Amino acid sequence: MIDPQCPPPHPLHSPDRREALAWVIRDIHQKGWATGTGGNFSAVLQPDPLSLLMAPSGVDKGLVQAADLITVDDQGHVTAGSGKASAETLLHLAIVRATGAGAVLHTHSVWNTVLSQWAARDGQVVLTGYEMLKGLDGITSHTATVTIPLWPNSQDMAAVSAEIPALLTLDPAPYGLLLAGHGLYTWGATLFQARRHLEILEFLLEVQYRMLCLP
Ligand SMILES: CSCCC(=O)C(=O)COP(=O)(O)O
Ligand SMILES: [Zn+2]
Repeated sequence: MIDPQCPPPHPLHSPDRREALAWVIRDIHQKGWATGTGGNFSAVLQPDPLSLLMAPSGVDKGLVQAADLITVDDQGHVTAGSGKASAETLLHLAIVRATGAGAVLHTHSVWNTVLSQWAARDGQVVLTGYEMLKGLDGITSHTATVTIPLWPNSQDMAAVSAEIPALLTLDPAPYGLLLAGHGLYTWGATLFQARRHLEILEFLLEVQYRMLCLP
């Protein structure tokens, strides 16, 4: 029975990492950023040897429950749970290794897809002048300039995961990475932080797109 004086914590704050990650995945799907099985999401289970908790490949991200999550090792092989590991697991591992992130979130929103294709010629998206930038860890002014590097999409994720660490270790360190015509990767020290970065970047990418449409 639930004690009304002491309700259970929201899943995002649950000590059970499976419950927290599954809720985040469903919430992202509900926002329309991971439709049609798009997107993949991970949280670090242990740093050394590295292992990740992830949704299995090809599932409807709006239906993912805690028990559906798989664990993968530092080579991207499934070590527990049923289902296949995402081909993009290698990118998650590369991002965690390069940034020290505790969680990595990858979305296919309309806005990030359009802008990633549009900005492919520049190799980056530059965000500045927005108060919402302050939602990114360490940013204290709307005058900050945040650059999201962009990399060509590929079906060879082993090659991409070998190439992107050079972009992730730039100074200042980026908060996200776009794959052209594909989607956004973002991350954070914790799942809570990664989700905050995702919400801020998705908001800013939509704003940037709408600004481009103004006469
Ligand atoms: C229609 S989604 C195409 C694959 C993809 O880019 C993605 O993010 C989802 O792949 P997964 O295998 O992790 O479900
Ligand atoms: Zn994807």
